[in-house]
Amino acid sequence: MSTDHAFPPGFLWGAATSAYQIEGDPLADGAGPSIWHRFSHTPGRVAGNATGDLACDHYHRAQEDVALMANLGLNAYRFSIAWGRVLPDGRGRVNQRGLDFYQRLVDRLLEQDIQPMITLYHWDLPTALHDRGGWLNPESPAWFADYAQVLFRALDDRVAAWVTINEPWVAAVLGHLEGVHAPGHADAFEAARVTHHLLLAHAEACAVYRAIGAHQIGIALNLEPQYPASDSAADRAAADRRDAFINRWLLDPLFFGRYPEAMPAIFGPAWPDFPSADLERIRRPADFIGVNYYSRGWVQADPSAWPLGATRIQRTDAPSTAMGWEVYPNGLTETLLRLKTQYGNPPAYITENGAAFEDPAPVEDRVEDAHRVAYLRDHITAAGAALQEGVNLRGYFLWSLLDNFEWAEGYTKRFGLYRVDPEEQRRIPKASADFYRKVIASNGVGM
Ligand SMILES: CO[C@H](O)c1c[n+]2c([nH]1)[C@H](O)[C@@H](O)[C@H](O)[C@H]2CO
Repeated sequence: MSTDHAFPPGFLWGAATSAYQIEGDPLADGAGPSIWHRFSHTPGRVAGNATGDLACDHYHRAQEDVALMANLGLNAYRFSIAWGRVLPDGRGRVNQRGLDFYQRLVDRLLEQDIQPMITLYHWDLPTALHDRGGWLNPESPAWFADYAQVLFRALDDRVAAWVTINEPWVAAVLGHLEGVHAPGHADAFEAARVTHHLLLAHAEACAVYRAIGAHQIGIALNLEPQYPASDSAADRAAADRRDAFINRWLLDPLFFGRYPEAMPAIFGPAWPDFPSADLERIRRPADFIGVNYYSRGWVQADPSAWPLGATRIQRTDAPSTAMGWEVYPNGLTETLLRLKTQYGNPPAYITENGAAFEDPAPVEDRVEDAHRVAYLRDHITAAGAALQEGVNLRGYFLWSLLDNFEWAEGYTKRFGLYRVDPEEQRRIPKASADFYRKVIASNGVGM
């Protein structure tokens, strides 16, 4: 097998970001606050009590950042829209100045032949809707569909692909079960219903798009292959449960119109009896699947670990990133192949892949991030290997363009191709930016 993974002509080479993580100035020009604005301003919730008030100041530096993207040679850029900038109350009144920011951004990208891929929801629900029950409210799918329609009508003439929701699993589990993300709830009876409403919201937005849209729409899932820490029956069963909990909980309803049988056992009484009509509506309304891949799970049975009776353990004999995630490129190939062999080989994009490392300090305005270069080389090679096995892969979006607000970790974890320190707001290139520029120019990873 050739080691120089040339990718097909027209393959998308992008970078990915999200609104709350890079824009800053979240209440500018009439915008309404989000649950992440409220959460990050709650002392003790985010490392260093950091907030997205400044972040990468992208709201005021978008033109400079689009120039960086053009200099990299990106042919695509994935970003999210802050719901509260467009609909400050979450519903009804459109804030034209907020919408204008995104109109200008899209036009600037197109001027540089960079295709926009827009994520409608990357976790920043308007507080006005959260205060009406948020994603627990059965009306939330309709709220989302109305918001999506405003954006489709305003931008679909210039947008190649839409992602409805980024990682419903993270929004539901970290935000409503573990309480470590906004809105900070830790309630076993919330996660299953929030996930269900997020999937219904995805389906309702797709239905609206079918009526008025002209391009592609999909969803982005965090997919993490699970491996047993030993060959014991207990560890193998634990890995299967964690696979259902992280991967199949979302994949199966989207592709098969049913939740995995393991879910009621995992959640017990916290698992509602969802109407089959809902599941039919959720099934197969999208044009592509977005894969956010970072690492794999190395799983050990642990009866004390609710709700799975399984824990992801840190391997001491394998390299890991600053997030404590094992570096395992083969997991990307295996995840993509699974979509081919088990889910009908749908059109797919790698909508996120990247790594945080303890980058060295800049020297003469450059950061030598050799670890990140190696991570990206190995994972882009792994993506190429999946393509050679016939996976229907259409593009790769690197997480992330800029060091940014890493949710509960604040600014302590750096994923960017460009170093950004909020107090300075310079974009300092890293060696990984030069590496990615070469990958794009050669449409593949030369060994
Ligand atoms: C297990 O990682 C998840 O798939 C994941 C990792 N990440 C994400 N999801 C989010 O989509 C981004 O907003 C994060 O900044 C990024 C880096 O942490």
